[in-house]
Amino acid sequence: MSDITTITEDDLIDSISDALQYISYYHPLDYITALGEAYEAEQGPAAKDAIAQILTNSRMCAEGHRPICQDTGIVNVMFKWGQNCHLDSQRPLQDVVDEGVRRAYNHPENKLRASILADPAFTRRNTRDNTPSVVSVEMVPGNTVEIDVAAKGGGSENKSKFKMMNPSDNIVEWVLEQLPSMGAGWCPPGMLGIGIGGTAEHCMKLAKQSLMDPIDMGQLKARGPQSDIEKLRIDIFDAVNAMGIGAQGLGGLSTVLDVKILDWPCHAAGKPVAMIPNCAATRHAHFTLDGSGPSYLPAPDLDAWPKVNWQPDAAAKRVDLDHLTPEIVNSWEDGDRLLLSGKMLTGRDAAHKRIKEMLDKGEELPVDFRGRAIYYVGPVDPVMGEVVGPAGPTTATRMDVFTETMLDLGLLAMIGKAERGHDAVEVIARYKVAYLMATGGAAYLVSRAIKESKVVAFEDLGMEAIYEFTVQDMPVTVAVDARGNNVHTLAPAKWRKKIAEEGLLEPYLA
Ligand SMILES: O=C(O)C[C@H](O)C(=O)O
Repeated sequence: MSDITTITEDDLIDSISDALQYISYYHPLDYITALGEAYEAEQGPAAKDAIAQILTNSRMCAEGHRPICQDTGIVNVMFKWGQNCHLDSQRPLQDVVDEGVRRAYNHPENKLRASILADPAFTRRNTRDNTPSVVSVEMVPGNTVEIDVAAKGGGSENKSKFKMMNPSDNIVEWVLEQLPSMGAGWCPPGMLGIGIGGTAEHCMKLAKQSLMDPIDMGQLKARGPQSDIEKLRIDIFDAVNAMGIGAQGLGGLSTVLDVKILDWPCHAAGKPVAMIPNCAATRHAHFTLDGSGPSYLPAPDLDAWPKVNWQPDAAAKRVDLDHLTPEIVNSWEDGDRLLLSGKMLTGRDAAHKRIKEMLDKGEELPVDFRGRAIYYVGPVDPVMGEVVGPAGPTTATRMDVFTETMLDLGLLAMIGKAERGHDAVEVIARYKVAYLMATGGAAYLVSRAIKESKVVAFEDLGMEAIYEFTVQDMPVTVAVDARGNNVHTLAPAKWRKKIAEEGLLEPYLA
């Protein structure tokens, strides 16, 4: 039995906890390099500004050891467990992994956001420590345990797709059909992970697993495809970028930085295909345990970060939220850059649901929304003297069903990320209010604009409580103006046409 490797419980817990802390503030270098190249190549001004914010935020997080995004994800741990390895523990593997998650998310110097809700169909109670994680194990020959740890953001996971295709169906066509319905809530530019084959559940796993591979589309294009799968990756990559969606859906050249594919044999009757996007926060790490102790990932060289230092647009309009009027809101035009100062309320999914339920029961609301702006956000808790932790926007589209109810309460502006649905845009125009967009994936940068923060209602909802933030020069873009002009439909259409007519992607993709 001398060739059995013993993995101690402590080694596994420490390694998982270390990896989760690490990926909360260090982007993978392959992503940062690819995003830096996308920044250089980008011609869409709004998309370029968004990429600059993401890159600047990334460096700030790497230096400050605070999360890249307020959504610090749901933890996925994927084991390739060597068959000669023994876990020295009396607890189930799930419990051991979850102990690592608990420690990482409650780290006193870099507390991460607890986003996991138990009883998802009914009471949706926050478990407060981000457990449980999603664990998968594959037994393989060998004396080591290979571990992929990922913390997957909710916005990108929400846009996952699956189809049991007929054997003759075209995969590229299916991907292109899905992209418009995915909008910008998955925070492009990111990656698409695609699984082909297996069974329904295995196909989804392949898609998720494929996202663990480093970005290498540049190298692949340079050497040319050597298999059908590599050719398919390139075909999908080119076709998706030609859609002009761009960073944050603002119209531009970079929607995806890579497309990954894993396949598995499948039944003759079908062709399962799954697609899972990875957002701009793209948190994942890989390490190996060989019984010699825990794995601690080495800090990356910060000189590898592109030298991009985002600054607010000098032409941005300054807005005093404490004296906001319908006339001021009406004067904004789609695409305007604003710097917001003054007091704003926050609220996201759970708060909106509760407000609606209270109104339906005729109960008095704890907050007066008249003349106010609401920011769709669930911030990270502050540490070490911070006012608030990273606090970037959540996907506004999920709040569409509550928009008319909220506007009836007298709101003048909403701030979030990604597009609003057709009906919500119609309501925004009817009430002559505005939807403003902050950059998803720039949460630490955005939080620097927040000077005071206090919970004003629904404290039991944790990060989903209603806060009042006092902000100074918070950067946003007018995404839907009071006339219903919508950046998220106008800009990608314009860039799709430009890309096709002017061959804009050819030099970049060659
Ligand atoms: O939960 C969040 O804060 C954001 C979410 O990941 C989203 O992208 O909508």
